[in-house]
Amino acid sequence: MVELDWPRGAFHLQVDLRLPATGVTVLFGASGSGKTTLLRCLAGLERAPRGRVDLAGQLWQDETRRHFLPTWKRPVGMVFQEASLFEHLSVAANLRYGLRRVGSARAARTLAAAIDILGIAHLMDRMPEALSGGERQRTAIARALATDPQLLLFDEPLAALDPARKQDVLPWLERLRAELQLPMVYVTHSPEELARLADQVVVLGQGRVLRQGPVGEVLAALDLPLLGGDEQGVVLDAVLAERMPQWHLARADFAGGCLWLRDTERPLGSPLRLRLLARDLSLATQAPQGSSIQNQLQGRIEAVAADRHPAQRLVRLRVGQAQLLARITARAWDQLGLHLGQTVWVQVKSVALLG
Ligand SMILES: Nc1ncnc2c1ncn2[C@@H]1O[C@H](COP(=O)(O)OP(=O)(O)OP(=O)(O)O)[C@@H](O)[C@H]1O
Repeated sequence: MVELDWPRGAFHLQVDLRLPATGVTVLFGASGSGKTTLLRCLAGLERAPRGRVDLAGQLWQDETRRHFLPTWKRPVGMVFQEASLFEHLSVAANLRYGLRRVGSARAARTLAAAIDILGIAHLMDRMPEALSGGERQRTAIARALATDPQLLLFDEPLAALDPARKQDVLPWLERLRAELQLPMVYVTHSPEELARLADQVVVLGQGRVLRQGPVGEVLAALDLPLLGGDEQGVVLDAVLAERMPQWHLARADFAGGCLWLRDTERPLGSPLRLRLLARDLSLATQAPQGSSIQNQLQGRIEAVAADRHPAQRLVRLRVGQAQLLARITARAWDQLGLHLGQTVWVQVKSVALLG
């Protein structure tokens, strides 16, 4: 639980949040919206004059009782934009340094798992100057985990990397999310990192929480579009359920049905994250016949909104428990006589597998 009220000059941080105890919570918002300040308050690096922070019953801050646990006493790991490694120590020694701070057998196990998940075992003897930007960041994440934290905080960990290095590091972060049962709070303004890593999203604007919820729901909101233009769309968590080897296709089951996508040879049962862009979905009032599009779902029109261009509409559909977005022309909406509550066929032209 996080309640903070901090008028700080022209900026006023005012949040009241219940963060989930598992998964990745992405703090998203424009520059200056207060993401870093909130993260630093969680870490104990900043002290809001009115605030209460507790993690699963452990009270870290309660200003009504003048209680404030300093950073070094909070079981948090932090990863910043620049990996601040000790330059005179090898990777192994940097990691041992984190471990020495706590010295428990569990911390050693967490570190061993982190080295494996982050794929840095072969770098142990290297000095930081001999690491690429991505390798440095992976080492910094492992070092944060060596303190056996109960919460891992990331402040734009990929922002200082060039696009190619970012793509190198993202899969390791996805592995971390999938394999570590540790809550993480992740600050970014990158739509791609949001789509690939978030379980929950907290959208901040001018120090306040504008929206909070599961990533699928927040991305499907029409009144607060987070990803505009061609990036607008939703993500779905799915499971690889079947493959058709002769067609190199795999079936992903999600909470509203199934979608076929190109097979990437992952084992059956693997969790998948899919991205469906609004521009790749079209609607029909009858079951499409003779269409080359493989993925056709039935859904109900839940909401409609103006899009950036007056020729277009954004339509939100409910398919089982999932929500999808389709971008269609205003003319098509009119000609097909579409209306709220109507059941339609949704044709999905393309499904992207993230990660
Ligand atoms: N030490 C400080 N004293 C006073 N105001 C500050 C201080 N540090 C930050 N601020 C202000 O607090 C506001 C929120 O800053 P913060 O860095 O938390 O935003 P952010 O969402 O993380 O931005 P960005 O995405 O650009 O990093 C800004 O208006 C900033 O100018």
